[in-house]
Amino acid sequence: MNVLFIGYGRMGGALGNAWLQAGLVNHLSIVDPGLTADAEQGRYIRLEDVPQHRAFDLIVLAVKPAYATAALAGLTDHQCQQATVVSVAAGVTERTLSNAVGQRCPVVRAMPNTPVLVGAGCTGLYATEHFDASRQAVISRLFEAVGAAYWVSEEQQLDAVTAISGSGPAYYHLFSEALAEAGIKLGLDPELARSLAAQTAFGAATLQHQPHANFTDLRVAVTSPNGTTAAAIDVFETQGQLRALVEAATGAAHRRSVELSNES
Ligand SMILES: NC(=O)C1=CN([C@@H]2O[C@H](COP(=O)(O)OP(=O)(O)OC[C@H]3O[C@@H](n4cnc5c(N)ncnc54)[C@H](O)[C@@H]3O)[C@@H](O)[C@H]2O)C=CC1
Ligand SMILES: O=C(O)[C@@H]1CCC=N1
Repeated sequence: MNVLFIGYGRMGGALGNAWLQAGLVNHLSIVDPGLTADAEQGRYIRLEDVPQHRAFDLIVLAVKPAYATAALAGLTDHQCQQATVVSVAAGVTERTLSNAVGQRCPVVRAMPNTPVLVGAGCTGLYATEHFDASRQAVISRLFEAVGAAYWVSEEQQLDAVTAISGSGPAYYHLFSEALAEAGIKLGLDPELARSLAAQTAFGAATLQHQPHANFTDLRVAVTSPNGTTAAAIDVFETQGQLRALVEAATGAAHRRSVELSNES
């Protein structure tokens, strides 16, 4: 598969490197003004530098949302005639992106997350109902190579996917930061506190990932009546109103995603 990346930062780079390593992509071209030009390696600063008659099977748009439409504007007919465009830009709608490519090729929206870096990503995918089934299978295979992939039937659902799994790794990292800091305050060495937080997150996530895992049962299994966990959970639930806080935080992320869609 012949792939062009427009934007090769954290998300673009993670996807491109993973697909190359998995052998899913034979030839990668990259446009990114942040790179050093090396046309031999298929790396270009500007879209205008990419050979105009080269055809791509896949064009991945991985720039910040504000630059998304402008970044697609210079594609030639040859470059997009057989391509599927996959955009990971948060909140930039399928209609906006289709207009930006002059309706010359189909557009898929993807909302991955940073664990794609370690093959444990979670990606929400959306295409219109007219999208070709064989192309859909190809896109599924690409994102399943870097974790789990789920198609949503309504584009608006991607705003919720963004709020839960797109931004979600940052929530868990924030919790780990807080847990490690609390460990230090309780007298642990910083390195040990960090290791305890990371290994506990890994273990809890692995348990949650078991077939038929039930989050409530897993929590209850740790929580002895009147024990240490119960003391902590009481603070999270009663004093901290954790569930209301999570609802408010994800609501804010969701609203921001909707705002970006309206701005695009
Ligand atoms: N980082 C994350 O966790 C996630 C990010 N996304 C989306 O991925 C997109 C990229 O985000 P990151 O990779 O985190 O940002 P980033 O800043 O690491 O990468 C963006 C890249 O785009 C390049 N760029 C800027 N203008 C360009 C242009 N006109 N043509 C080509 N390249 C250009 C920049 O030099 C940079 O390397 C955003 O739209 C974001 O919404 C989606 C899901 C998760
Ligand atoms: O924060 C953001 O806007 C992007 C989208 C999801 C994760 N990072």
